[in-house]
Amino acid sequence: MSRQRATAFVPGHVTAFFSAHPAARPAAAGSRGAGVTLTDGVTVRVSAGGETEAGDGGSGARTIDGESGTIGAVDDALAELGATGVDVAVETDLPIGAGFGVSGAATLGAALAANDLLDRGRSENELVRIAHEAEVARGTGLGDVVAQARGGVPIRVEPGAPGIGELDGLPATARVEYVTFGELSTEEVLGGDTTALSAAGEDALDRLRADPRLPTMMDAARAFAREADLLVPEVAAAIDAVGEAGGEAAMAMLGRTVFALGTGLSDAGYDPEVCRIDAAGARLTVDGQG
Ligand SMILES: Nc1ncnc2c1ncn2[C@@H]1O[C@H](COP(=O)(O)OP(=O)(O)OP(=O)(O)O)[C@@H](O)[C@H]1O
Ligand SMILES: CC(C)(CO)[C@@H](O)C(=O)[O-]
Repeated sequence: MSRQRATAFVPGHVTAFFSAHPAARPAAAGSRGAGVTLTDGVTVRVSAGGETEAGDGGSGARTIDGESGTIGAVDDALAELGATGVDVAVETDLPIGAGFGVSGAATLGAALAANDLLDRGRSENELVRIAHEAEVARGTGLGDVVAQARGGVPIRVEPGAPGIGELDGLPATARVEYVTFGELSTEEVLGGDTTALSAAGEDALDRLRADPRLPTMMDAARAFAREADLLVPEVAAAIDAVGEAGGEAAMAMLGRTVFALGTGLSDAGYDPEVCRIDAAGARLTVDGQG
């Protein structure tokens, strides 16, 4: 009897700053920028209901945290793998649409798990490309998937899927705290004029590459949020409060979310969620184990 279920864990990804690089081919489109991947992330369970030769014999059920619901890019990636019939359960403690790249994580997790369950024989780079293309085509992200595949503190040096884009990273680990005040539509921001935003993102990337350290990334992120005109009042107030308490905080792109290093938000009197920088990147897991 073949196995009935495969599970993947994909870290959340908070973008600190970015520039948008659209292209006709989704594999070539993406973003340049930097951010942190998180030990808080998305678990995706893919299962096939019965023992079918074709192997994708679930009922096509889609749930998010136990409720019926779907993420467009997940379905597109599964279609690319000939796996639309599988059941997909997405579980996360992260808020959706608040700058944690949940859609990218769910899509990459579904691709990894479906490939495993149905023995599709795709390589990691191929699965990352499939998830990246699906996410970009849906307009829900540009650089989250490649960053989440890598883990750590990814720097997107050149945009695009594996083989086209280029990644580097900050060799760093840290406790990360975050507070969310609500959603900010990625589709809306990416669908608007991104000229000023991208110019600010390029400046921030130049600064970080000249001094690849976490505090420089946080400072460049604060300048980016101001220059790109993305700051919202609650986020600006929290960033200031952390700074006054001697810490490092910035806004998560794209959400009404503040993330801080160490105990930055706690020290400033907030009651944050706490995790760490994820060391490993997207991976298949044995059920219940990270
Ligand atoms: N409860 C929900 N709230 C928000 N979006 C949802 C929900 N359920 C499903 N979705 C779908 O999930 C996707 C969320 O994509 P979006 O890019 O806004 O969020 P994200 O990936 O979590 O964060 P971000 O891009 O801000 O880092 C959309 O395609 C949306 O239709
Ligand atoms: C566009 C984006 C900020 C949305 O989360 C992210 O995908 C990124 O950094 O490319």
